[in-house]
Amino acid sequence: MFCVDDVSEASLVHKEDPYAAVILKKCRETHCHFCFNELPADAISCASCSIPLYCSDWCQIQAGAPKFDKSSNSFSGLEGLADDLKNYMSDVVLEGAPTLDTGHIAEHRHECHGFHWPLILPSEVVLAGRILVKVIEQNRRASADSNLVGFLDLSHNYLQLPPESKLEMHIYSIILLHCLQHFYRTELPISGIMVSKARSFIQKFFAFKMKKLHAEPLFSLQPVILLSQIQVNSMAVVRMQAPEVKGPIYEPGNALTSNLEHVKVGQAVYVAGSFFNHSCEPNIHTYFLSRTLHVQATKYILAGSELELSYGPQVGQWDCKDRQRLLEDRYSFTCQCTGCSELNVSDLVINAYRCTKLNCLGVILDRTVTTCEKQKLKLLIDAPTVYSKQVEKLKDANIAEVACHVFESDYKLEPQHCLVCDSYRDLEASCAAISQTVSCCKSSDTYLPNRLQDAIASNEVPTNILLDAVKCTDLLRTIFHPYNKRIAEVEDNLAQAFCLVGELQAAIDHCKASIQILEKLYGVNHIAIGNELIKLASLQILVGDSAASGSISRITAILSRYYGSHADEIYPYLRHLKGRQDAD
Ligand SMILES: C[S@@+](CC[C@H](N)C(=O)[O-])C[C@H]1O[C@@H](n2cnc3c(N)ncnc32)[C@H](O)[C@@H]1O
Repeated sequence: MFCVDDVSEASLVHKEDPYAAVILKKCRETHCHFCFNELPADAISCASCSIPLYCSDWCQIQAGAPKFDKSSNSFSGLEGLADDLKNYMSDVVLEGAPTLDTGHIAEHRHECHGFHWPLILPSEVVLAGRILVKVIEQNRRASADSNLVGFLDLSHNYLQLPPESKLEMHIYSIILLHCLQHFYRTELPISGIMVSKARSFIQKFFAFKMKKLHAEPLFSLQPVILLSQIQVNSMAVVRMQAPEVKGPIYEPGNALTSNLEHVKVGQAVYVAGSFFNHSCEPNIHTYFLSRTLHVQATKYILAGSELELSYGPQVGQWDCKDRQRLLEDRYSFTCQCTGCSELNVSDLVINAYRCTKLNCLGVILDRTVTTCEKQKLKLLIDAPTVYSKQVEKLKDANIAEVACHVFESDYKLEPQHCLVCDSYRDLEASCAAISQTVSCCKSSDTYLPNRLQDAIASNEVPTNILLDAVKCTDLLRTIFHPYNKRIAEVEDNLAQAFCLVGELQAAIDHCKASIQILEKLYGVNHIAIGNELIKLASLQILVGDSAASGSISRITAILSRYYGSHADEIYPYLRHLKGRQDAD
């Protein structure tokens, strides 16, 4: 996906409803099966089979579980709605109605009166069923002279999949076809040939003990390809889960210091959304309102540039090798984004060790990180013009501060040696010291960071655990590089712990220490920084620190870059913070 014109930062570049979507198993009792919003106390179920739950009549009807009385040709329970909406619903529900060509095909109808599909089958299989049904229904309604709708033209990773996954997909395809027989026997016949091919695939699978099936040709079973298309292209529909704000945030006990979490509620396929490639340094960001995908530019993007979102991992979150492993395992591709092919400060420092020389900020890397970063250097050296541009960029980015050797003429990048002054660090001894440090404790055998987290979760932090954690952090600082992510994590935990014991100034200091590291890893305007600033602003409000106002302004700017005008809706905290800022 490339942009035709320049795109300004914080603008909405794409909005789309799913081609098909399904609620996740764990949310079946708590979220609407159509829009994925939380269910109200008076949730309604399908009037026919009582299985799916909906938040409103509208969602019930959209999903294909209408309260519709054919004898009277009318809806019941929709008295409050405008006539045009009722008419629209009739059109959607009545077979052959003209508005059906809007693309809306009820997704529950073929599942109704059967088993509880989203409970029993994996989400991808339910999605595959809904997509197959949609294509079939669209073709049933297409007039004789119009073109029939084809299956989705999306990329897939079937050939790269391990034999175990292929086998699973074949088995699920057969199950799915059987499940759909009741409604679509003609369009989805299960022929003898198909079954015998499936059987032979399974026999070969066991005969070769899973070794030789990589080259196995595909047999013509559309659902198998569809399942691998879903694996590569479907998106998790997520909701921000923020701990409840119990009272005024400027009262002790209501500080917003816990982490915000993204909770997956559904899985969906967006046809246009599927054409965005991944980057570990994305320039667009996705969020969901109900089940509608929103794509927002987080940077100024020049005409002709690619719009890239993150499929999960990002620079600042994990180092390059961990990001690449996840993308390879989950999506079967080797990432070629700028984050994975060009040197960046974050990947050098995120897991780095401290130089043994006093006041040297140089990084010391282990062998695995060194290998990955050398790969990037090789790519650059093979392209000299790119390399010289990169060197300039790296100097601008102050990479010299932590690793000036990487762009010296001999491209020196040695594990266990400082990339600024070449001092040596014995990493085996360092790792042993870290293990000893984090497990050291007088009263318990439990790993110290886990004990601190457990204490925070139970809202009670004993003094001995807090003191141990402070000592542990000081020791870690002597071993890890000052920008290492683990330091940021322990500082963040300490901020939460000090807040719980009422030592708010100490909490602020640790919160700031964590943010300073995260800014090095993600960049100052990343959403991860916005989330941390919420904690800081909340603490600053509690102690009456006037710096809170500046923090809230930064939060507002970052959140509007990522969520535009929907920031207030997605972040309920923001209203409380802005309200407090206005009051000051
Ligand atoms: C959701 S699709 C994206 C659209 C796809 N490029 C297309 O033309 O249909 C995901 C697939 O695109 C490719 N892809 C996306 N991002 C990539 C990246 N950063 N590096 C390499 N391949 C990528 C991979 O083949 C991946 O399986």
